[in-house]
Amino acid sequence: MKIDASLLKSIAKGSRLKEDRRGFSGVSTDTRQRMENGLFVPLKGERFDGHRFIEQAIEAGATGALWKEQEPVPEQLPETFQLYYVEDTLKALQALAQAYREKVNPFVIGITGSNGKTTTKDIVASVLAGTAAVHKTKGNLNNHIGVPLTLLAMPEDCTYAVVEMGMNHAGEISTLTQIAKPNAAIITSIGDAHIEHLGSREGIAAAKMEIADGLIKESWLLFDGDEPLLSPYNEQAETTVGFSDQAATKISDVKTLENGYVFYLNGARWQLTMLGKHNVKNAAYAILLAQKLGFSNAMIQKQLSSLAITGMRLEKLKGPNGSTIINDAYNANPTSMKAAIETVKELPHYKRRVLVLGDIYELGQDEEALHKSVATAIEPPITDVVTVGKKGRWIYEAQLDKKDSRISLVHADTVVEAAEILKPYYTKDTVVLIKASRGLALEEVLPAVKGGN
Ligand SMILES: CC(=O)N[C@H]1[C@@H](OP(=O)(O)OP(=O)(O)OC[C@H]2O[C@@H](n3ccc(=O)[nH]c3=O)[C@H](O)[C@@H]2O)O[C@H](CO)[C@@H](O)[C@@H]1O[C@H](C)C(=O)N[C@@H](C)C(=O)N[C@H](CCC(=O)N[C@@H](CCC[C@@H](N)C(=O)O)C(=O)O)C(=O)O
Ligand SMILES: Nc1ncnc2c1ncn2[C@@H]1O[C@H](COP(=O)(O)OP(=O)(O)OP(=O)(O)O)[C@@H](O)[C@H]1O
Ligand SMILES: C[C@@H](N)C(=O)N[C@H](C)C(=O)O
Repeated sequence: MKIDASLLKSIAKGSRLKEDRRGFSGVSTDTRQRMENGLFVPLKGERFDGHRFIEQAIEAGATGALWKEQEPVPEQLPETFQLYYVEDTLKALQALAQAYREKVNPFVIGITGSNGKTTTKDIVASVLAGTAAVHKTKGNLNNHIGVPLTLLAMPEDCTYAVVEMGMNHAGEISTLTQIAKPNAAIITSIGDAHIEHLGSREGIAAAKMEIADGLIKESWLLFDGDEPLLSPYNEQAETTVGFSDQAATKISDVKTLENGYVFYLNGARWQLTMLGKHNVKNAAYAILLAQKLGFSNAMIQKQLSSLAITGMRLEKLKGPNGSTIINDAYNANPTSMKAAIETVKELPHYKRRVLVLGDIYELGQDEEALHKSVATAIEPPITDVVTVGKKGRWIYEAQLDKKDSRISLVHADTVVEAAEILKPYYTKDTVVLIKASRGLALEEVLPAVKGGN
C-alpha cells in the first residue's frame, strides 16, 4: 500500500480510529476527481474550503482524510472512515510528501528557472526513461501543492523522479526543494517571468538559486552558463551549460534543420527534433545529467528522438487551408515571447509569418516598457502582427512607432475579436504563432486544429 498508516502517524497529531493499520492507494485534494481508497486532503483555497466536501470525497472513493484539528468532525461519517488530525492540512500534505520521498528514495531531479521548466522536465524524463522507471511532474503542477502531489503520486518502485518547481515569490523554491530533497538540480534560465513579485532579475536569480537549499549531499547543480546573474554561484555548480565562451560546458556548431537542430556537446554530435534554439540548451541539461548517471550517448540520442513534450510549448499544429500553427500559448514573458519570435523568423520556407501576441502578466511597474521591448524582435521575415488584449496593445503601439510598412499590424481588444480577424490569415505556406500569458487563454483564438505536421 503506497501511503501506509505508519507514514501518516508520523505527521498526524492523532486519529479518529485508534487501531487502524490500513493504508491508502493515493492522495487527492480534489473531490471532483475519483480517488479509490484515497486519502483526501482538504485545502482552503480562494473559493472553497475542502473541509466542506467530505461527503463528496467519500462518494469519490476516499477512505480517509487529513483533518484540521479545529474543524468540527462531521457526524455521519462511515464507521471505518479514518481521520488524521493535523494543525494545518497544507503543511501536513507537504510533510507527508517529504516522508514518502524518503521512503521511496528515488534519484530526484529538481528543475526550476524562468523559462523552460516544463520542457526541460519532459526532455529529462524522456531521456531517463530509456532504462528505468521515471516519474515526472504532470503538466505544470509545480507549486506548494503541486510538488507534494507529484511526490505522493510516485510509484513505490520509482527510480527517477523529475520534479518541476515553480515560484513567483522569494522563499517558495526553498520550501519546495526542502520537501523534494533533490539529488540533482537544474536552473534552466533567468528571465523576467513574475518579476512583479521579485523586484529585479537579480531577485529572480537569487530565488531560483534557493533550489540549492534542499540539495542532498553528493548532489549536482547544473545551470545556464550564458546568464551573468548566475555566474556568482558558479562554484556551487557541477557545471554550467551554454552557447557562450563563459559556459564551462559549451554547446557548439548549432545548425538549424527543418524541424529541429544538430549541435555538438561534450565532444559528441546530437540531433534534436524540437523548435526553438533555447530547447537545444534545455536538451543539453538532459544530456549532461544522463551522461553523469552513466547513460551511453547512443541511448541518450535514441531517447532524444522520441520526446514527449507537454502541449502549448511551441507546439506545431496543422491549420486551415494548408497553414501551420505554432501554439506557444501556455504562458509568456518578454524573454520567452522574443525567443518564440526568433524561432518563427528562422523557420525555412514560409511565405507568410504571422505573430499573434497577447497580454503578459505579473511584470510589475515596468510592464508597459517590457511589453514594448517585444517589438525589438519584430522584424522581417515576419509579415504580419496581430496583438491581443489590454496589455498586448503596448506591443502594437511600439510596433506602430517603428513605421515598418513591410509588416502589417492590427490590434484586437479580445481573443474573440482576434479569432475573427485571423480567419483570412490561414493560407498555404503561412505560419501563425500564438503566444500570451496563461491568464489570457490565447489558445481560444484557434480554429479547430489537428496535431503536428
Ligand atoms: C488549492 C487548489 O488546488 N485549487 C485548485 C482548484 O481551485 P478551485 O478554484 O476549484 O477552488 P479552491 O482553490 O478555492 O479550492 C480549495 C480546495 O477545495 C477543493 N475542492 C473544491 C471544490 C470541490 O468541489 N471539491 C474540492 O475538493 C479544491 O480542489 C482545492 O483543493 O481547482 C482548480 C481547477 O482544477 C485548480 O486549478 C486549482 O489549483 C490551484 C491553482 C493550484 O495551485 N494547483 C496546484 C496543484 C498547481 O501546481 N497548479 C499549477 C499552476 C502552478 C503555478 O501557477 N505555477 C507558477 C508559479 C506560481 C507558484 C505559486 N506562488 C503559486 O501561486 O502557485 C508558474 O509560473 O509555473 C497548474 O494548475 O498548472
Ligand atoms: N531557455 C529558454 N529561454 C527562453 N524561452 C524559453 C526557454 N526554454 C523554454 N522557453 C519558452 O518558454 C515558454 C514556456 O516553456 P515551459 O512551459 O517549458 O517553461 P516553464 O518554465 O515551465 O513556464 P511556466 O513557469 O510558465 O510554467 C515556451 O514558449 C518555451 O518555448
Ligand atoms: C499560470 C501561472 N504559472 C502564471 O504564470 N500565471 C501568469 C501570470 C498568467 O496568469 O498568465
